[in-house]
Amino acid sequence: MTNELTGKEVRIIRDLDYLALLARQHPTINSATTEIINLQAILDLPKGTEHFISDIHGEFESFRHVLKNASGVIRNKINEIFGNTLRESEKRSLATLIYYPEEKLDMIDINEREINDWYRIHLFRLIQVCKTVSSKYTRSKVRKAFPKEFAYILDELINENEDRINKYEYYNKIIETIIDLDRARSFIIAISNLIQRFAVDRLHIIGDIYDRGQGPDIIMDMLKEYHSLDIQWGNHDMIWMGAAAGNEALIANVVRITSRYNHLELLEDRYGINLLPLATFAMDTYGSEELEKFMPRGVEITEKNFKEMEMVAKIHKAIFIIQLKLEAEIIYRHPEYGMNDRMILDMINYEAGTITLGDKEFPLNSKEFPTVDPENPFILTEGEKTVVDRLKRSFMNSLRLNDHVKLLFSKGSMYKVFNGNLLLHGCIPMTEDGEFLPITIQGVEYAGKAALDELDRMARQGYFSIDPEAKEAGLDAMWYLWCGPASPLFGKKKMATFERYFIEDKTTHVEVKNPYYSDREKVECIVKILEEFGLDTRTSHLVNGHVPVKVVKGESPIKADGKLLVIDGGFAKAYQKETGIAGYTLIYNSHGMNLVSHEPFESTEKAIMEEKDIVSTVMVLESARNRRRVSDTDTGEELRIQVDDLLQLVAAYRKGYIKESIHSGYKESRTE
Ligand SMILES: O=P(O)(O)OC[C@H]1O[C@](O)(COP(=O)(O)O)[C@@H](O)[C@@H]1O
Ligand SMILES: [Mn+2]
Repeated sequence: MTNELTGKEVRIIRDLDYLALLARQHPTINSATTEIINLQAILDLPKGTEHFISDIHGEFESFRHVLKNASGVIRNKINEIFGNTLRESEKRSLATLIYYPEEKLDMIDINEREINDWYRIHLFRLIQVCKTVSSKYTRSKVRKAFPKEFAYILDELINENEDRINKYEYYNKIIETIIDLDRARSFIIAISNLIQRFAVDRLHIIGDIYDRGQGPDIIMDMLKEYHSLDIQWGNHDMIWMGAAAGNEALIANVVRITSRYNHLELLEDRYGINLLPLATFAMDTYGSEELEKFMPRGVEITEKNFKEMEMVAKIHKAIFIIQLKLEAEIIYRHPEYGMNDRMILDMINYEAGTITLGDKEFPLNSKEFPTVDPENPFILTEGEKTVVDRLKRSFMNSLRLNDHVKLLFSKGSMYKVFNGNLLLHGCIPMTEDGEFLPITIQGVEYAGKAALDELDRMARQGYFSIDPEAKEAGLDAMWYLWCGPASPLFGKKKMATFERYFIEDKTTHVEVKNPYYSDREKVECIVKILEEFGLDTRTSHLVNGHVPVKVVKGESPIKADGKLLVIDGGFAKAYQKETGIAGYTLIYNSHGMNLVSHEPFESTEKAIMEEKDIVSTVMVLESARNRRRVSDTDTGEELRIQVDDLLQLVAAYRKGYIKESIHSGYKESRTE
């Protein structure tokens, strides 16, 4: 590294304003050079671990477990550290203690004399694990993660100098004091949480946090607290975002799906959405006949719950008809969506009880459409209008929902390029000929990356704009993202919701996938996409969620010669029959990429009692010959630019372009 940048003097002069700003942070040569040394040291650290999770679909307990065990990262560390020195059962027990410290400590039932021994042994083990998982980070970053009450002790125990002669006694002394002061329990909880935090440096959620399972809101609360996160929107997230933004058709979709899975308490109690107007309307309007298809999924109907389930079914049916009417309005407004064949309500022959799809006629399993006027099938009745108005007000005003949606906007996007990989929930829509499928947005055609960028912007406009026209355009785009044929989040020709409820002929239920889903098996297709996003096609990967991998049928999550990884193995219980497992996750650490498959998660209680880890198989995708360093990552790129700037600053000081300013109280280094 040289400070004699003679050849760069011209550049120094040009950048002088910028360097003067930088000089405020580093007012002396010493300060700037110290920072350069610090940054160089960070560049040499091993790259942090990335954790990829997709299609969580409200399954908050499985998600929490996967987050806690970091898809096996913690268990691997325990194996690495303790090898043969601990029994298998002891390692399992230590792992469970780290995942669920409070619950596990509650279960420890031994007499008091022994409990201190137990604490001592486990404190030692936990400190060892914490030291290892934190060794990838700078001391400063590690320190910042310490909980205040134990910051000093943790610093001593974790960053403690290896050469200390009587290290062992010193350690012991601290641990004894913790135990004597009756702080062992709190300390164990704190250090376990710290280990979880250090095990993963960055979490990627590849979409579909919402729908089907009971606790998407609980997942959002967990994500809100997470230290480093990005989200790629899924189609099921988009409907909640659009609903909170005030898109009536998406509000109807949210309520429909939530009633279909019998989770109305999520809307009523946890998001504070008033369903009373809808419930009253549904009870007054729909009879008890022909409700079968609208009975909630996954609920066993008993004598005791029958009345309640019947009410949910009526709500479900009422909101679905409202949905069809509201969707027709959007389709009508946007001929460019090419979705006229989804204007369902005027394709029905109400007297005959049939529907014409394409050139074929199909009988409907119900003729009961009490709110549809066959002459004007898309007009909402007064009753329906009131329901929609009340729901809309509730959705737009729900503080908790909007809090969660804002997180989806701030941490989320249509796609993300991160450390050389492209993360995307659904697909890049393609034509039959393997070209990027164009989509028209406000009169302009976009394809490939440009389409995703524009749709991303439109969704934000739908939520944030205060200009009515711009807002409506954005809201409509959000609806398109949910179910439009060229939507990268959906990727299917049509959403056959009506067909599944009203037509028995199963051939009509098929949702034909975009050609992307067959093309993506081929290397050329993925290479074309990676190139479109400016990525190195030799080393980059595309990571998808959205479509469950049918492992039972022999399908592999690794496609296109390993360039594409599909990590939706189906957290959703309703889909586990099809997939045969409970989800794939991906771990990308300094040694390479690992695809991890999970067994179905039964309950947190079982995970603790039986010390069960649901991580089963780890497929090693790539093992880096040379360990990947921070210098190989996006952060590395940024740090190198900073180093370059600082080198110029030092040169500017040395050439006399900028004066050192020495005043009391400035910080020598600002390295994180
Ligand atoms: O099984 P459910 O919950 O009724 O949902 C079926 C619908 O969900 C979708 O599969 C979309 O959900 P995914 O994004 O999870 O695939 C639609 O294509 C389909 O119509
Ligand atoms: Mn999806």
